[in-house]
Amino acid sequence: MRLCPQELGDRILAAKYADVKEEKEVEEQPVYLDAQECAIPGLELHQSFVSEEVEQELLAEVEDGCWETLARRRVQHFGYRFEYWARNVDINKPIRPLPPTAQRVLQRLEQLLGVQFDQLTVNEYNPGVGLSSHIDTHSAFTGPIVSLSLAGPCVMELRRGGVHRPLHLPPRSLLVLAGEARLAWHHYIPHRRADTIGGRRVPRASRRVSFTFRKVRGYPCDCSWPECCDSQGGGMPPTRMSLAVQAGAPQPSTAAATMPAHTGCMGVEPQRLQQPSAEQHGIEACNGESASGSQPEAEQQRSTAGSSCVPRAPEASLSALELSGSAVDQSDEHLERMEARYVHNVYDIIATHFSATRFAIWPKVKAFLQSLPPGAMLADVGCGNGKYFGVRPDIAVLGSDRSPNLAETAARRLRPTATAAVPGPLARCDVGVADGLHLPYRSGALDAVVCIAVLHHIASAARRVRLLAELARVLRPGGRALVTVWASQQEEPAKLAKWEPIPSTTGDQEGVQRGDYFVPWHIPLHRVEAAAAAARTVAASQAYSTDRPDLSRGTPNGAVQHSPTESLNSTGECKSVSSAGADDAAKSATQPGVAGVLSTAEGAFADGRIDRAKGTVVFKRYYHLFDEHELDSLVLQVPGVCITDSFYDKSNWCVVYQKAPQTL
Ligand SMILES: O=C(O)CCC(=O)C(=O)O
Ligand SMILES: [Fe+2]
Ligand SMILES: [Zn+2]
Repeated sequence: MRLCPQELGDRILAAKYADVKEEKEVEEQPVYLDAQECAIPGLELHQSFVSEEVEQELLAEVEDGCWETLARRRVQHFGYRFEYWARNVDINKPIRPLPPTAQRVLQRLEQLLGVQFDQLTVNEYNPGVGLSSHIDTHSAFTGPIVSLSLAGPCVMELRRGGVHRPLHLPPRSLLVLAGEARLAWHHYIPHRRADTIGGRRVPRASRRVSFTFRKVRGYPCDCSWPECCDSQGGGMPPTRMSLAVQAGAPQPSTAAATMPAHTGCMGVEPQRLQQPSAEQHGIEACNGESASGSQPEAEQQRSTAGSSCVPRAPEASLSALELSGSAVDQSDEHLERMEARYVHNVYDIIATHFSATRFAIWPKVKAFLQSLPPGAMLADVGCGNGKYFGVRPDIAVLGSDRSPNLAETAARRLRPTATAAVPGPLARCDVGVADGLHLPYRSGALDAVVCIAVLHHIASAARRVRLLAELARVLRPGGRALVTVWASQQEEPAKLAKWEPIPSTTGDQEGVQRGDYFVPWHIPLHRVEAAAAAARTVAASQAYSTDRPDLSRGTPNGAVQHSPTESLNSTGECKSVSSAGADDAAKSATQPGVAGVLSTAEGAFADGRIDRAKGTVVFKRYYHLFDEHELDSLVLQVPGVCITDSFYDKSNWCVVYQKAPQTL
């Protein structure tokens, strides 16, 4: 189904009205003052958990920290960063430790709950600002989640299957969500300026600051609520839920949020795609999602008042940015992490299996290669397994890939084998590991570049333009580049329906899908590297097994002992998993409750999910699907090039552009 921007907007509006109605109904619910009255297993409220003195210390400790500004509220993370677009943390990337007073609170929490929390999110809500209804991603955190309310009060609703239980959270109280309350009930803070408590209208006079303590998990969840559990195929898609939205205009419905966006608006001026620099905003480096571009003026000032760190794109350009692609108002560091986790890491793990499925020589690429003169110098950027290296034995090819394991699969083609000990036609090839945004080649050195199915893994429009510009940099004047990307117009729409849309997390477009997807890659469990990957996934639990008796109980017989970093060697093959060991590992991966085999969580890769129905380990890959003209519009933003061909072929948009011949 192809929708024009107007139709898309109408659907979102319709969804918003539905939500407003729902909010009014909800407002009439009586507010509970006592958690026990809510009668939700696992829900506790501890009044006056900290003294006023500690409250002030905690607030002072974070006041001048580096806040990130979300759509309507500010946040800070400690221990591990919570990535809103993924609704998850990266357990391999610990960040700054918790501040000292918060560390003291940790000790009290350990006494109370027997849990060593290691992640803290500080949320600041101004009056009128709330929190979208959500369940914290199961695979992200283990055990209970606790939230300490400071400064102002709020009402938090616990919601499950149409049942709403609003609970008053006074300042200095500690909310504990454990068991069913944590795993099966949504929590939600209505976007209101006043709450009706005990029949009395109580204005939210001041901001509320919450300290939410969680313990990161790093292995799949196997709880009893599969419908709410992302590890078991349930739960909400990433980014759907947690960001605050405008008061009275909550986020669009799932239907709207998962609709493909065909904006048809690609005439974005080049300078608009530049990230506003920190200097322009007078701020220190700070990753943040830009505030909504469409908040009423007064609202905006309120929601960002006192903010020490407010990255914001200029209003006019924000909408252009939003329309131009995805995630463009997020800093590069954030985008790089996303690419690292959902592209580079995944391809490193799936390299051998992926490579085995990539052999078809695509006629359009072949035709481009055949158009090159003998002796031409070609860069194959994102060469994967190097399947195009042999097409023209009479040209020189510089292959590169960002994934070392994929680059290794290409390098293997170049090594003399037992049957062909003499270097053959591929002797003119060279392979290395390189980032397409920083190619290790001299400017103007090459006659041609191919960049096949790579650009759609780059996580923002601005970065995509940078990649295209980098390809142009290495071309000689008159040299040509062929770039292909996946199209949102897939020839098999059924495929697209199986991919997981990633809605926007920013601004007034929040929840709207703009061509970003997680596309699964399944590795059959019987494959050696699947076993290794599964072992890594499951076995990350080992290091966290103190609160997972069910996982640590069943030590697998004859399990392979190796560290996660050893589980895949640089060739993408399983180094320390012998085939017998691999069987064990595969078996352990398919047996719920059986521990994996690693001794440390270092390097553990938690993103692989076991799909028992398919008998696979499934990994998510980030893709941006391109609309018609979108690729061309990006190329047009690269100075000094012109488009010589542009076409659609087999679910891909393709462009050939040429570096302007030298003028004297
Ligand atoms: O502000 C709170 O108390 C809850 C915050 C929360 O639920 C979250 O960050 O996931
Ligand atoms: Fe939450
Ligand atoms: Zn779960």
